Amino acid sequence: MGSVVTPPLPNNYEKLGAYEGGRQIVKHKSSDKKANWNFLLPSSSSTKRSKLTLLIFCLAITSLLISLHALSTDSSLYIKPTFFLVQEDDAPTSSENPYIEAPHYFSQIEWERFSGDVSKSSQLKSFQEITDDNEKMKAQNQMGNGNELNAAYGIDGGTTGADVNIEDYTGDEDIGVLATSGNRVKFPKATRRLPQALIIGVRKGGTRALLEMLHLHPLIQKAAGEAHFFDRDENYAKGLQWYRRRMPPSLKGQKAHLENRVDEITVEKSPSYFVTPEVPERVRAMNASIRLLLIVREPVTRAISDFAQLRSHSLAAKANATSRTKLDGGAEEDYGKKPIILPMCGNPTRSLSSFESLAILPDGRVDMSWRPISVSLYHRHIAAWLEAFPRDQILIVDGDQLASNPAPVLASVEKFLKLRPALTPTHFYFNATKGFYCLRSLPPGQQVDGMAMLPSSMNHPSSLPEGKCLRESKGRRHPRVDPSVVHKLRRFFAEHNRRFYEMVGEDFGWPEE
Ligand SMILES: Nc1ncnc2c1ncn2[C@@H]1O[C@H](COP(=O)(O)OS(=O)(=O)O)[C@@H](OP(=O)(O)O)[C@H]1O
Repeated sequence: MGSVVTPPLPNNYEKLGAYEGGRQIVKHKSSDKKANWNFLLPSSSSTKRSKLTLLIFCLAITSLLISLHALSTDSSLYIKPTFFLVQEDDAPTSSENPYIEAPHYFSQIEWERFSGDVSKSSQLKSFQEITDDNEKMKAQNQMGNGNELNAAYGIDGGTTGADVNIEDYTGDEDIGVLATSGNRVKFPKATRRLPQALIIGVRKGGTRALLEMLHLHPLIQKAAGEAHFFDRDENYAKGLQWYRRRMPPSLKGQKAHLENRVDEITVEKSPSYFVTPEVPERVRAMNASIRLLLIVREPVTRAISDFAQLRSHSLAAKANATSRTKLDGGAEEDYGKKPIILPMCGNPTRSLSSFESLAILPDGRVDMSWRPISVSLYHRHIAAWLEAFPRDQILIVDGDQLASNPAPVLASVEKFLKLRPALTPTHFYFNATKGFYCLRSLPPGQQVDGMAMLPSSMNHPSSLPEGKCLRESKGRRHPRVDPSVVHKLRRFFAEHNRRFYEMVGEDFGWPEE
């Protein structure tokens, strides 16, 4: 093994700092331009040295040819950045991010975007808070100037690696591995932005599945939880700044693809937006060109699903009152902030436990005021949205199709959001125990425009990365409902559904019997 020889610096460069292993950071004297001065030359004999020089030259030519080939065949890979430096006032609090406390500038890590097999705790060890005051100042200045930030501040000095600008990165190595093996990985600035797309509902339509599946797209960022900004007056009164702070950091103008500059899209979902009359105008006031996603499901099944959730929450609330146990973790939302009790619609004699007795009034009519029924009257709710927004700004997603075959549905969502196609059938697999499709986050290097590039060793599904199913509250067991009541409801909804089809110009083919 030859030892490391660092040649003298050219006159127009000065040394900024040295790293072990022959890696130096230098600065051009007359500009702010910085560079690596990275020489690894064997010192034993000049013959060896010239052979090595020749080898390096050949390698350089080969890699140049490979890069040119990659460019010409458009096979560039890219990675969605998973680290963000966030400003102090945007830094995650410990409750928002259970892994880190962030009083200062921080390389925030979106753990779930890492490719699967590296444990969260081991990643945490590799990326630390910026503690050095000068480094903090540098980050602050860069941020103030709107420059790209170097998220590698938290990564302890590269000893063997190189500077990798993540925007131009075309390798297939996991970012975490890349960074921990001594490279300084640069990330562009990320900021919290108001959503450019909303999933407005419908409750129990498959809103969570839609958001999670969409989030597998490298350019989608999702808000955690449901913000309920537009439908709850107390939140709306807090203003857009409050709402923005609930959004994840996202990248704008990122060079996500070699030719295209594409912004990340932030998506928020709160299913009660669809049925709250004030919401369409409020959304329009924020952004009149926002993209809206409404996921609908066969209305009778949706009503039964709604009932199953209310009943589950009601039982959990009762158990909570007696044993102080926690509520069913699946509660994404109930109707407003009212206490969770099964709605009885003014008639205390009606049984709390049966869907049939709540959906059908004693005189045999369908109870249109019962929330599980009234929410399924889609034409009533869509009217206000169509008044506030042009039809082509609203994509109506078929929730039943999303459940039975997600990939084509997501392809239409990508098109609607003007995203290049990235989600493929390989991202989803049917889990027979769950009875639904679950999600597989492909390692970044295996994602390419329009297709999943899996090494041949990974072609068999069992060797694909492990996936993740939605939690238990998604895909609950429904109560058995008297078939005559189901038929009655289907006949009742037929006319309402037809009105909905007419208004949106699409026929969902829901059964009328
Ligand atoms: N892949 C996958 N996994 C699990 N569940 C799936 C999936 N795709 C669609 N669905 C359906 O989503 C229904 C829950 O809808 P929401 O997420 O909109 O519910 S909520 O309003 O946010 O509570 C949920 O309703 P229930 O089956 O009645 O529980 C599911 O039918």
